[in-house]
Amino acid sequence: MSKEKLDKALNRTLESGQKVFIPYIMAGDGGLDSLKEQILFLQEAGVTAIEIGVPFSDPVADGPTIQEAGKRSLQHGTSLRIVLDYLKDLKPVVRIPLIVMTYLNPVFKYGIENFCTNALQSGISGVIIPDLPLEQSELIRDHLQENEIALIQLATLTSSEERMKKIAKASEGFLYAVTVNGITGERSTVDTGEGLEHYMKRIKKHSNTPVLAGFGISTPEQVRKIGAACDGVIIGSKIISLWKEGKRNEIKELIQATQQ
Ligand SMILES: O=P(O)(O)OC[C@@H](O)[C@@H](O)c1c[nH]c2ccccc12
Repeated sequence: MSKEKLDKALNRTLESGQKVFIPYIMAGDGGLDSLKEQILFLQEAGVTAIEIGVPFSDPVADGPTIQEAGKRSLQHGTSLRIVLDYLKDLKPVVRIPLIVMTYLNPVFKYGIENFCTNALQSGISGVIIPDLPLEQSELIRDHLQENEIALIQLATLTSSEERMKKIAKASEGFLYAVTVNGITGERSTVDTGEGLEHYMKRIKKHSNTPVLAGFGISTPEQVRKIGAACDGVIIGSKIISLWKEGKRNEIKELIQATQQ
């Protein structure tokens, strides 16, 4: 049911001729009530789904903006359990699919089986675990499958053809195409030209799911250009900064760039 909710939401957006927009937010940054406020705002603004980050002490793939948001959240005492419990209470008001992005360690601490059952009860449709390599994913895959939660895979610019094929075939919900080499965060120089088109073509060839691009996207212009080469975009750092600065209209402008 929950995985299906994500598949359906993605299809609905794409069939209507729009591109998918998935914002990433850090759970517990500004306290949990801020999480509720952000989810409801983004849902109202028309995003297809939301990626909810769980703060972690060693976030190896995160750039400065997300690291800082994670630190603030940890100061509020946020944990994976607290986030799932909170989302469970929020279920009646959340219509769009939610994806949890967490590192492997908090999942181990939680207990893999318990995590999967509780995630389902909290209405989670998919998970992203960036430090879980495809080769080790059977650790959790069956438990997620039992609970109908999608395990979303990341492909990177440096993935070989062979590896990209494996990752693309294994990904559920959508395939996360990382558009830069390095960590998350805004960049003025995300490739929006031929290089990107070529990369997306390579990925799309192998993928059975929508392909969404993420890492370093921060302007409506980039959203339009990158969105044109794939099925949509994921934006984290810029959303976190704009929310913190109270610039909600600029968040809406980013989202609207996928709707035209
Ligand atoms: O912040 P950016 O550059 O917009 O990138 C998206 C990203 O934040 C989000 O999807 C994410 C946050 N932490 C991650 C770790 C790995 C993969 C993805 C992520």
